[in-house]
Amino acid sequence: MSTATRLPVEQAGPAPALKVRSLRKTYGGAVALEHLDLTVRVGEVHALLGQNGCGKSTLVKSLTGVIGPDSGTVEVYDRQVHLPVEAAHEHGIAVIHQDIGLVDEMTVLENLGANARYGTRLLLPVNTRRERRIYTELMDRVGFHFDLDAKVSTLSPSERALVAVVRAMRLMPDDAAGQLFILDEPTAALPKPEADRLLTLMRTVADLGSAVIFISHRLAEVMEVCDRATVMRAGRDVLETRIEDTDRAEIVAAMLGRRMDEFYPDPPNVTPGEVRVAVDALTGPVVRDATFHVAAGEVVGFTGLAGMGQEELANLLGGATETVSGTVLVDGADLTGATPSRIIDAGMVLVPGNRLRDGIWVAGSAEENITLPVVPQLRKRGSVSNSLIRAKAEELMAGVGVHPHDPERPLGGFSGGNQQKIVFGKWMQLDPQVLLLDEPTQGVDPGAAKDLLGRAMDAASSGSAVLVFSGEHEMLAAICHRVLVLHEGRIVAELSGADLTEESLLAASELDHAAVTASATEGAA
Ligand SMILES: Nc1ncnc2c1ncn2[C@@H]1O[C@H](COP(=O)(O)OP(=O)(O)OP(=O)(O)O)[C@@H](O)[C@H]1O
Repeated sequence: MSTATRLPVEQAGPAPALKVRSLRKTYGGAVALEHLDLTVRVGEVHALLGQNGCGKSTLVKSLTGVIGPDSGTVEVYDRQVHLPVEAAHEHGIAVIHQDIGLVDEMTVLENLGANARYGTRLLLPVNTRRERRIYTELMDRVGFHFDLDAKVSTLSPSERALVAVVRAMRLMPDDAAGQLFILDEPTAALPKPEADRLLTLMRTVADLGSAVIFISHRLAEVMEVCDRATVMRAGRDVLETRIEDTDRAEIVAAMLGRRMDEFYPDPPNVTPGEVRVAVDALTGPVVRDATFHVAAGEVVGFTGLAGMGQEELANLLGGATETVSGTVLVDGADLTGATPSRIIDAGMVLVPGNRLRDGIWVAGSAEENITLPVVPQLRKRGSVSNSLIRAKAEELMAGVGVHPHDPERPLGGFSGGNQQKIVFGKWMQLDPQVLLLDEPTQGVDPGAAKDLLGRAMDAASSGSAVLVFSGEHEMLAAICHRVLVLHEGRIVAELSGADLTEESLLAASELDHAAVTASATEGAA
């Protein structure tokens, strides 16, 4: 079993954990990877960075055998891997995706058991006691523990990721000198404490003598946890650096091919107008007794630790879940318990956070997805016009910078960040009076994030009320006039002006009142 035989870093030899040379992959005629080189060393957390659509997922899919590259070589722990890769876990490669692929209604052990070792053992009954012991040992090694009999639905996001890591470790071959874990945006949309646990987990796994590739658009985390980084642009590696030798500005410049001095737009400098959204004692799933107002021109954030109600509040306001009590007024109209279509007609639009669940139709084309809310209006002589739909799709895709600019491509053929841009463009075209943004920059690169948020700031400048629901404190502190903090479904704090900092948002989320005051004093100094 791998846990007993994996070698510590110093014995694993000088060979890199992963050596990719001159990898090339085309989709049809389009080049996704071109002469790509990547070296990841044993014992390091290595950031793989780049703009949306630069080829990161294509590289990961090439390493795990989901797709076959056209040419190039891959070595894992000094062993040449035949391409296309078959049974990646046998080479010690495991990918931990953002939506981790666990069954909520099963216990942790049942989820893990579904992955019991391959081979003849598949035909034998699973020895539960033995499995329990092995998983307990694995948890000891990574220094995290969870109840093997707990339902997966009760675990926090970082615990779910841990289950996925432990499950992957269990699948690795007995004789692996080390393993290669690829964590593909595991922290996107996680509030800081949860993200921190995952970062610690990655560090531990690397320190135990494996290598970790961390794919992320959250550069603060990259600077905090990674040893080295490779930046890709348009399918090529353009920068390989030790983290201590670089900074965010250099990384972003390599990603985008241009410098970016500020990472976020400023909130509009306008005097708040009339109240657009008036919420009184709103109660629904998780949310308890929420009361607040947002005026025209205001950008107001909502945050909290994982599961504290910010996402649920967005869904409640957007009509995605049922209101139990309380009222919601938009421009004076009572929308309490209204259907999503009535809410949209009244001018309040929710750009959903969970892209795959709520926002898109994967098999539909970019054009079909992005024009969906306005198709009935795109008519010529009484019937829906394909040419008007095409023109509209092209205009909208250009507006949010979707790449490639191919309206006919199924949404599943776009990179994750570009899918998010399409969701954003789809809803922004309605020029909402009230814009509800749930994790708006999830999976979006820093350049595109600034552009998308800039469009929300423009909407606020022209009189919309903008409500942003997110665990990303850095972003909220930069773009919001004020931020409301939720705890167990209730609004427990409001921060604005000099009190509104990344640190004070975290402290308020953790109900650390002393730290909120200290951070506010520093902010004011
Ligand atoms: N199935 C596919 N068919 C055609 N083109 C594809 C397909 N999958 C990806 N591509 C294209 O290959 C390029 C690289 O995409 P990839 O998903 O690897 O980017 P990425 O760096 O992972 O982006 P993101 O940060 O947004 O997740 C993009 O131009 C994308 O549109």
